[in-house]
Formats: sequence, structure tokens, C-alpha cells
Amino acid sequence: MAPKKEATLSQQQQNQQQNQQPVMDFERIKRHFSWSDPSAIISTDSAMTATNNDGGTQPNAVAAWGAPANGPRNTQAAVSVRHAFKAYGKKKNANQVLNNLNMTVPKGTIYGLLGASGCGKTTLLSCIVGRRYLDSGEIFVLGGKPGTRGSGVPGKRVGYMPQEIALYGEFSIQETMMYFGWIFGMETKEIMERLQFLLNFLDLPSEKRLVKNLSGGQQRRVSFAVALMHDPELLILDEPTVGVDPLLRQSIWNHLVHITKAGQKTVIITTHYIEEARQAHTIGLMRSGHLLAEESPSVLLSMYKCISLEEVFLKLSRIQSQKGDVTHVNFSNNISLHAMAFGSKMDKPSSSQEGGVVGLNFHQSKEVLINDSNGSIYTLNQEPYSPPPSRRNNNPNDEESCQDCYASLCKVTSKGKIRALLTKNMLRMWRNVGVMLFIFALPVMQVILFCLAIGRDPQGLNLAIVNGEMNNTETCFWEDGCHFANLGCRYLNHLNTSVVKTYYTDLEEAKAAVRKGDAWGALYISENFTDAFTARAALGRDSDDETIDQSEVKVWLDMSNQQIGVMLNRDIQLAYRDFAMGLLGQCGNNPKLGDVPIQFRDPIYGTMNPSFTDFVAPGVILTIVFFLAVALTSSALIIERTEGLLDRSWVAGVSPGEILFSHVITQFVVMCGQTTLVLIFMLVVFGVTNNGDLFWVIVLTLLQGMCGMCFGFLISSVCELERNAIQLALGSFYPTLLLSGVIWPIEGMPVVLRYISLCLPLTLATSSLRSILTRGWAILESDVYIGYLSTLSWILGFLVLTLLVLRAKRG
Ligand SMILES: Nc1ncnc2c1ncn2[C@@H]1O[C@H](COP(=O)(O)OP(=O)(O)OP(=O)(O)O)[C@@H](O)[C@H]1O
Repeated sequence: MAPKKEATLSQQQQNQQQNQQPVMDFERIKRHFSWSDPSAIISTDSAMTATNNDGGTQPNAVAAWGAPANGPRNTQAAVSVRHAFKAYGKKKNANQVLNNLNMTVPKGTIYGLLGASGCGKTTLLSCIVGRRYLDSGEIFVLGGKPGTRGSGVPGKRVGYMPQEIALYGEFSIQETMMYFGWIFGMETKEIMERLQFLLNFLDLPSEKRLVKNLSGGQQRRVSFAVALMHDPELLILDEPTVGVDPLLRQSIWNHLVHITKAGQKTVIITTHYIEEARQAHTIGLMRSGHLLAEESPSVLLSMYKCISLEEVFLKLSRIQSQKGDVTHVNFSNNISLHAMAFGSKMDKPSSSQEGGVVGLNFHQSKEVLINDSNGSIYTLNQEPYSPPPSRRNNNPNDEESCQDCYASLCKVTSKGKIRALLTKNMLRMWRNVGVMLFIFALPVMQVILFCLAIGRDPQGLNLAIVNGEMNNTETCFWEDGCHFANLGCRYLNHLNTSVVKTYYTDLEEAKAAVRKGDAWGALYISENFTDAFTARAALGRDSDDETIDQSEVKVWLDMSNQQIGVMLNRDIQLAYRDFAMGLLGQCGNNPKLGDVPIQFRDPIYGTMNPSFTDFVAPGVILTIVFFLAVALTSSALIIERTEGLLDRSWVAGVSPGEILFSHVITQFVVMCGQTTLVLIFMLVVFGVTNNGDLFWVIVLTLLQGMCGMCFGFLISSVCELERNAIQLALGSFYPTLLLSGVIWPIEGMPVVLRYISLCLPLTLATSSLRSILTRGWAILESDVYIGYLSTLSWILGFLVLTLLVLRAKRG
């Protein structure tokens, strides 16, 4: 269809005086286009015209992109979004954020993406940079699909400044630049040179200043500098000018205009300062998940007869509100929108308009809408935008071209990124040296407390004693040797390991002391004890009941505390054994006659007097190392995620695997230190028994630490909030401790719990370590190697799950 009117030179000149921007557009476009058809698309609106070198009239920049032209014709789009749908959550329809959105960002231009808060700008940008995936629709960025191999996106071809500051507060400006520079595969020298430029350009303070000590505006500028660092082909800036003073804002815009001048760099920028977007070449006005318009600012202003872009946006929003949801409007709807806006007639609509975008969408429609100064709207024949062959998805050369790009442009070796990530992790730890010291002191403290507080026999236990043979302690005497006198006193003499003897004259008083909690037990020796005991020994089975009764030592214990009760029981019996054997021996008999006729010979494993510490120590060693690792890692990824750092790293081309790997290495170093300290204090300082091979003890302890670390990473990847991660980590501590056979044998649990116990990461490992330490078993024993195998399986399982969750969360 032919254009309806021609513009005049005087209108163009007026326009230049009012607004320099269209001239800039034209200057830029002149480099890419030449005009063969003097009667090409022209609006009578001054903003839509420009003068060619011969003084003739030419279409303005935006119209020209669609105009037929001789010579090089830049139809390349740096970014092209087609029928994009994206929703969050399960109720997809209710939470539709992108709604059949179409967008084209021509290469070498600044694209201002404007829209109310919450309309989906950030979501769209995160899909463009490959941070999220669309539910349906297509995105092409720099010729490839984001996230595909060889596309370079995410990667060094894109510079991304997220809305959040997304910087490590404990880094200096220089360290920040180093980190991102290395991620982008830059050399240190190159980074330093670029840093100097950015410091000057963005008016930043000394590069030695820590980011956390900078003002909010300075931090945003550092964040902007990071995006500019590697001079990417595509800059995506999510509100870079928030909190930046007007002068610097202008200088940022000047810089964006400058870098796009050569036509090789493209910028997509969102801003809430709508008017500053006049400096963009194209503006996309976004509302309710799709674009209301995609046009050059000058054309928008003239098209809608507004003096500010804000007015344009309000006008379009009002129209959309009146019309209701225009998500699926076809071209005729758009035409009617225009008709409503301008109250004028239009040409026959085309059916190819998509996505409800109003304006000169050369890429979406075969026809272009133009209004003249009288408010009339025209359509122009125009080629639809079509990606160059090599950029189409189904092009057989695609793979090849992408691989070329991968080799030459996009590939930053994993080595460089790992170096950056490791340095970052180490630096962060070093900067928090107090926390680091605590991290090493904590396991030592736990071991010391465990060894001092757990497993030792209770001492100083009060025993209320009534010795009927003697009425008080002062008169309690006896003689060693074969003397059958004052045997009660003689027996009590053997009872002095753990008890404090308090003598009472009356049995009821002694029992009352136990009831009041003054004593753990009452012990009664009858007044005829010596005689009865002697008669019993002499008469044997002829002893009568009374003799037997009076020859007994009677005890009433407070069994409310099982440990103390059982121990007193043991000591009282052992005291009798010593007393009886000693007496019989001194009277020329075989002392064994005084013992219980059961012989415990030297144990096959362990000692005759096993300590509770030896039983618990293996589980405690593993529990300490496991849960310290959980504590260290369970919030590692969350902090980075909530601060936007994870997103930034991903967009820079770092993969979840690389992030995980760098954390595993860093935490492993810390864990080695912790394991060494735990084992030194347990085995050397406190002398916990080790009859096995120290090498395998160390290996199993380290593996359990790794297992805890991986569990921590899983928590960290699943939880959105740090407090949820802490709750989950703490919540898993007690069930694991109680069910893993650390403090009580799993043989004492109900059968169901026993099976659950075997499914926990600490159970088999604890049993394995116990077998090494106490039995001295070697790795080839099935009880031992099963602990290693189960730990390795858990590590693998946690890592795979973490990677899956991380990948899923990127979508
Ligand atoms: N991870 C998420 N889960 C659920 N909903 C989300 C998520 N991220 C964004 N949204 C929702 O999607 C909508 C669009 O959010 P988005 O951040 O893209 O808007 P925006 O236009 O960038 O807003 P602003 O200008 O305030 O930054 C909002 O309603 C937001 O609440």
C-alpha cells in the first residue's frame, strides 16, 4: 500500500528544535539504511520525517526499519520474543505474568521497557537472559535460544544488572570486578584497565572501599559497572537509574547512546522514570503481561498526540482498561484501539497482527499503522520480521553457527569460573574471620564438653545407712583377717567408690531421707548381722528363714534416675562380692566361694569395665562433623539467592554444577580442619579407645562431613528463606541423633523404628566406626564397609537432588 502523504523539511526542522531524539535516531539509522524509494513510508507528523543527504525527504528511523531499501538492511533483531506465556505457581491461569507477549529489540538500539510495577518486566528480562524459561512461546537472543548450548546466553555475551544490588558486601569494588571479570573469562590486566575506566565514568569511590560501606546509589553504580565490565553485546539493565542523581543518570544514558552508536551493542533497559526513556530508540509499553505498544518515543508521542510518554502510557492503559483484556485481540481489535485513540478511520486491517501490540510493529504485521498530523491512521505494506536463516531454530546450520560462536565468543572455561568462585568463597570466609575461628572452635568445644560431661560414673551419691550393729559411724570398727566380728562395718568398708555414707539410727528416718531426695538409697544392716551371716555360712542349706533374713543387707533405692539407681545397685553388689571373697580367702577358703557362680572371662572385644564414652564416641564424632557441615552449608545458597547473587552468576554463565562444586571444595577444606581437631581431641587428648586403622577412621569421618555438607546444600536449594533452612537443619538434628543408634543401641528400638533408623545417613556409618574403634575391624568386614557404601550413596543422592532442585528453580 502506498504512503498517503509526504513530510516537509520545515516540519522536520521544527521537530529538531523541539526534540533532538528523532535526529539521533535518524543519524544512527542512516548508517544501516539507504533509501531507494523517495515515497517510502512517511508520516506528515514532523517526528516521523527526516532529510536525506540530498536534501530530500526520508522516512524516520523507525518507519525506515521496515522500509524497502537498497544496500545493507539491518533486519537483525538482537532479541525477539514470540507468543510468550509465563505464569508462576500452580494456578497458571490466575497467575499469568506474560500473556502472549511479542517483542523485538533491533540490534544496535536502546530498548526502553516501561510499565507499571508488577506488570512482568523483570520476569520478561529473566526469561531473555535464560534465568527462567517460558511456559510456551519462543525467545531468540543474539541468534540463539537462551539456555541452549552455544547460544552464549546465559554467558559473557550478556551483561545483566538485576533489580537487587546483587553484590558481595564484604568485597571491595576491585574484588567485585575481579570476581565477575574472571567469570567472564577476562585477564586480570584487562579487568584492571576496565575498572579504571568504570571508576571514572561512574564516579565511584576508591576501588579499595568495601561494597557494604558504600551508599545505596554507589552500590547501584557498582552493580551497573559489573554489567558493563566485559563490554557485552547485549546489556540488560533492570532499573539501573534508581537512586542515582540526575546528572549521573544523564551520563549513564549518554553512555548507553554512545555504546549503541556503532550498531553492535544492544541495550534493554527498564526504568520507572518514564521520561528518561525518551532517549531510547524504541519503547515497549507493557501492561498486564503484554506490550501495549512498541515504538520509537517520537512516534508514540506524535501518534497519540501527547507531550509526555507518561501521558501515552496512561492513554493506552485507559484504552486497554475500557476494552478489557486485550490479550487475544486480533488485528481488528488493535485497529479499533487506534480508532478509539484517534477517532479516525483506518484501512482494512490485516490479520497478522499478533499479541495485542499497538504501533509500528514491523516485525509483527505486514502493515504498519501511521497517523498523520490530522489524526488519520494509515497502514503501510511491510515485510514481516523474520530471523535471518542462520538464526532460525530449524535451520540446519544453527548448530554449526552456535558451535562456532561457542568456540570463539562465548566459551569461558570452567577453570576460570571455578577459580573465580573458589576465590570468592575463600575471600568471604577470610573476611568473616571471627566466624571462621568460631567454626573451628565449635567442634573442639563440643568434643571437650562431650568427653567431660558424658560417660563418667556419677560420684558423691548420698546413701542413708542404718547399721544395727553400731549406732553411729564413730564406733564402726572392724579388723581385717579371719575375724567374724562387726561384719556389717567390714562390708561397709568396701562400699566407698561412688557413695557418700550418711548414718542414721532409725530405718524409717533413712527411708524418709530418700523420700525427701536427701539420699539415693537407704541401706539396712540388722543388729544380728554378724551372727546371722556366720550361722548362714556354717549351716548352709540348714539355715532357717530368720537366720537368712538377718544375714541379708537390705536396700531401698530411688530408681527415678535409672543411671544412678543401676550404678548404686552394681556398686552395692560388687562391695558384697569383695567383702565375701576377702573374708573367705583370709579364713583359708577359696575366695571364689564368695562369688556368684558365673565366670566372665576376658572379653573378646572391649574391656571388663566398658565405658559409656567408648560406646557413644563414634556416633558423637560423626554427628559433630555431619551437623557442623549441615550448619555451614544449609544457608550458603539461600544468602546468595536472596541477594540476587545466584541469579547474577547464572546469567554470567556459571552453571549450578560449578556453583555447587566450588562450595563443595571450599567447605571440604574447612571440614578437613574440623575433622582433624575432632579426632585429635577425641583420640589423643581424651583417649577414646581406637583399636582400628586410623586411616579408615579419618576417611569415614570426612565422608560423613561431605554427606552433611551435601544435605546442607539440599536444604539450601529447597528453602527460599534462611529461617526455614535453619528450622529444617535443626529439625533434622534430633530425630537423626535419636534414631541413628548414637546414644542407644538400635536393637532396643521397636522393629519399625529400627528399619527407619537403617534408612538414616548416620546409622550404618556409626555402627561401622564403632566396629573400627572398639573391635579394631578392618575395612573388609561387611559391618565396616557397609558404612562407607551407605555414606557414599547418601552423598550421591543429596548431590543429585540438589542439582535437580537448582535446575528446576532456574525454570
Ligand atoms: N518467583 C515468583 N513467584 C511468584 N510470583 C512472582 C515471582 N516473581 C514475580 N512474581 C509475580 O509476577 C508479577 C510480575 O513480577 P515482575 O517482578 O516481573 O514485575 P515488574 O514489572 O518487574 O515489577 P517492578 O517494576 O516492581 O520490578 C508480580 O505480580 C509478581 O508478584
